[in-house]
Amino acid sequence: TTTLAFIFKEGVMVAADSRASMGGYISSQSVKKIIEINPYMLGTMAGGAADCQFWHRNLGIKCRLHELANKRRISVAGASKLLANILYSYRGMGLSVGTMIAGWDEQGPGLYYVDSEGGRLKGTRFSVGSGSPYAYGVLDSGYRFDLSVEEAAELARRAIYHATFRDGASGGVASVYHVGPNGWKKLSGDDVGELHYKYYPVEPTAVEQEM
Ligand SMILES: CC1=C(C(=O)N[C@H](C)C(=O)N[C@@H](Cc2c[nH]c3ccccc23)C(=O)N[C@@H](CC2CCCCC2)C(=O)[C@H](C)CO)Cc2ccccc21
Repeated sequence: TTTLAFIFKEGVMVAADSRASMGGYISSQSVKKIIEINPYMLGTMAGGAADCQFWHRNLGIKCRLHELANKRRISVAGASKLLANILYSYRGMGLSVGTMIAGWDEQGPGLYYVDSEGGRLKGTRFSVGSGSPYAYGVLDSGYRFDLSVEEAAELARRAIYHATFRDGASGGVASVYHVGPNGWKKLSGDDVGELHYKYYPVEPTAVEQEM
């Protein structure tokens, strides 16, 4: 898996691949790794599929209950704290969850990394999953705070693409979401095979050049 998210001038950009694996077997090329917690908050999933899916659903329920009890949406800090605390309470029992909570609240754009070791980090740029070293290479070299939405989306797309090119556990479709003051919006979903030919256009052969 390769997931990434970064804060920039226009909000938060969030992206992920869609491959699931069981050892060397590719069990799916079309799983959702970006979860819509509410219209202003997204969660990303890496690690054990069942653990990620169960605990993100649990988080969504807790966030909705918080809204009903407090008549206001939960903050990104609050949602990430709920998840970090419940994961910490299962520490050492074998959970495997590496996730980011990205959203927009009264503080503006927010981004937290949370994992099943109980870690919780506020930050402006993260990549999580087996393909993250490759994604960081592209992300760190291209990141600027004042990117436009289009430039930021293209940077996220390229980072996911290059990770799927090198990481056997990443692949399928590169999905890109943008979280702004009015909530999240899915910007694109491209098969990484098609992105390959976008980034490496096939040179016409000598014969074709003749034609
Ligand atoms: C095919 C499939 C699933 C599947 O392949 N499950 C296996 C057992 C699984 O958990 N795979 C993990 C890798 C893994 C296997 N055993 C583990 C034990 C501990 C930790 C990780 C693992 C995976 O693909 N993880 C993805 C993220 C997942 C994908 C599915 C949606 C939720 C996020 C990744 O992190 C990358 C592929 C790198 O592992 C789960 C699922 C849910 C809904 C629809 C399809 C599937």
